[in-house]
Amino acid sequence: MLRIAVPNKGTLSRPAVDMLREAGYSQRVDDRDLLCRDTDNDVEFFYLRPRDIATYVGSGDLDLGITGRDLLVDSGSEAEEILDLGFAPATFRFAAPVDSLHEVTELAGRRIATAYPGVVNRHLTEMGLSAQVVRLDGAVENAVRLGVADAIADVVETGKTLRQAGLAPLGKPILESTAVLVRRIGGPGDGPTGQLLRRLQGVLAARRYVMLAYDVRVELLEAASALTPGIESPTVSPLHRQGWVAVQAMVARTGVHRIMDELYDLGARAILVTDVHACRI
Ligand SMILES: Nc1ncnc2c1ncn2[C@@H]1O[C@H](COP(=O)(O)OP(=O)(O)OP(=O)(O)O)[C@@H](O)[C@H]1O
Ligand SMILES: O=P(O)(O)OC[C@H]1O[C@H](OP(=O)(O)OP(=O)(O)O)[C@H](O)[C@@H]1O
Ligand SMILES: [Mg+2]
Repeated sequence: MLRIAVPNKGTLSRPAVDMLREAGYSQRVDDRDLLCRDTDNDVEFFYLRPRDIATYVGSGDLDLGITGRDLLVDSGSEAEEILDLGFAPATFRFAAPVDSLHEVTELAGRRIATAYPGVVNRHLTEMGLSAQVVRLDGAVENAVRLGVADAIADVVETGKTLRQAGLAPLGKPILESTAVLVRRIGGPGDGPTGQLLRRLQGVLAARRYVMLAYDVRVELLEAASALTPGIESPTVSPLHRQGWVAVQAMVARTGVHRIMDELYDLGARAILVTDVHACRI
């Protein structure tokens, strides 16, 4: 039975559970449940603190896990990312009081507060900078005004928390994070893991694409296909009406209205868009 770690709370929890449900797995119904066995799919889900997930997977005690890329890096465990799940996007970056520090190199010898010491120490080493990392649990934006640190390194989503604390980003982002699926380094990618991967990839594709269908005159088929090449190739079926064909192709959800306008201008008619609920590409 495949054993999978799922965030039990925080930013990653709800979208991770939603994605697993969309992929056809049973999920816990009560937030207090820390285990859910899906016997139909031969999978067990363990609900864990997102910060601990890479540790369980890296040690081989669990087969796979959903966590944040920044949390994976911070853990320093023997786990690797095998699929970008796209949700919970954020950057991880240094910040300092507005008009205090202007270059990342000015962090040398300073105190940097963070809840992600693994990410920060690794980055400082890569840059050849030596600074004192002050490890805090959260609300690190307060550390500077309370005198505990000169700068911080933290997750930035909208940037509102930084601004409200009188801080400004310093230098380029240290990393771009999203939710990721992880396995033990070099672990299997086929068998039950492969099946779970294909299901999650199916959810990502179903969210990203819509199915576009339209009718077009045969002599315009090449021009219309160029607008809707599909993933492999568009499906073309004869229509009862002479000289016309029906075309079906997957297209990216973003930009579908522009393509519909262009198809209409070309002469296509009966242009329909439908959602994809599940797929294996
Ligand atoms: N606005 C955000 N705040 C915090 N984490 C975020 C945000 N947006 C995305 N994330 C990502 O969520 C993960 C952190 O989740 P985690 O549950 O540890 O913290 P949290 O959502 O802030 O919850 P808590 O602070 O209650 O522990 C990281 O991968 C982080 O990049
Ligand atoms: O850029 P923003 O949209 O403002 O979001 C980023 C903020 O959100 C998180 O804090 P959270 O509310 O989780 O509190 P915490 O620091 O106690 O974890 C994170 O640690 C930042 O402080
Ligand atoms: Mg938080």
